[in-house]
Amino acid sequence: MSSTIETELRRHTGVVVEQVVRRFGDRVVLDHLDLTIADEELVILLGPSGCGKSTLLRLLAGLDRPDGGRVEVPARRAIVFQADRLLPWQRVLRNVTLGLHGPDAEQRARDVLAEVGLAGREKAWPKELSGGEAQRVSLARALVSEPELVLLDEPFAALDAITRLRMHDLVRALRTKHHAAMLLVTHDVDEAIALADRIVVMSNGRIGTSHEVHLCAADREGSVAREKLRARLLADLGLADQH
Ligand SMILES: Nc1ncnc2c1ncn2[C@@H]1O[C@H](COP(=O)(O)OP(=O)(O)OP(=O)(O)O)[C@@H](O)[C@H]1O
Repeated sequence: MSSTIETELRRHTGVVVEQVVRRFGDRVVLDHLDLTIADEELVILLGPSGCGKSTLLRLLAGLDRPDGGRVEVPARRAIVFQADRLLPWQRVLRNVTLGLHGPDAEQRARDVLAEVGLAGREKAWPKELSGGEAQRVSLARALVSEPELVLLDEPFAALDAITRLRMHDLVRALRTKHHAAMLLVTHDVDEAIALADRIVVMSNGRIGTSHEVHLCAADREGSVAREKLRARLLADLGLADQH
């Protein structure tokens, strides 16, 4: 097999969504939607409220089934929600080790908690954590099983702006370490530009447009290319006149 073909095959072993349909009653929420995500690619899903972003994520997580079409996902996957969903009666460490097996489970949980900046907080109760810390625990819980795909449904939407920026730095650092593909849903165009390899915009139940992001770290903060991309995304979202 030539290396080009091998590379192509590897690119498409991540996620394949083909002609997926999901209806609720008469309402067609996903209408023959296609999407592929390459291994280790970070794709941001943007779209107006109610367009079906969470519905798509739930299908990829295996929490729901399509009415038509095909969904192919890696076996090891994890999902992070907007609200942290930690078990309030379990300490931080136990929240991360839940569902893990093997003698090294606790050590792995400690290691991932250290990676998200929570070394020393293993014994804390969820109610003792700030919003940002609780989402760090959620990220640790998602990553501890070394998933090939991490699904994030508006994970930072409830956090203040500064904490959100810190979380972006954290996601960038975790990516280089964990090599998982990620699909992150957000309403926030700036969050999308800060993090994405590719930004896909949903409209009418499908992926309307797809933008590869080829900005270096400095250009993501402020550059002509960034502003052009931002304007295109706002136009895709039908928000061009408001900005
Ligand atoms: N289980 C369900 N039963 C009936 N309707 C549903 C169900 N789940 C989602 N819907 C409907 O499907 C549509 C898409 O919902 P979804 O939560 O996927 O949107 P979203 O893009 O994630 O929105 P938001 O950005 O506001 O979170 C909405 O109109 C919603 O009411």
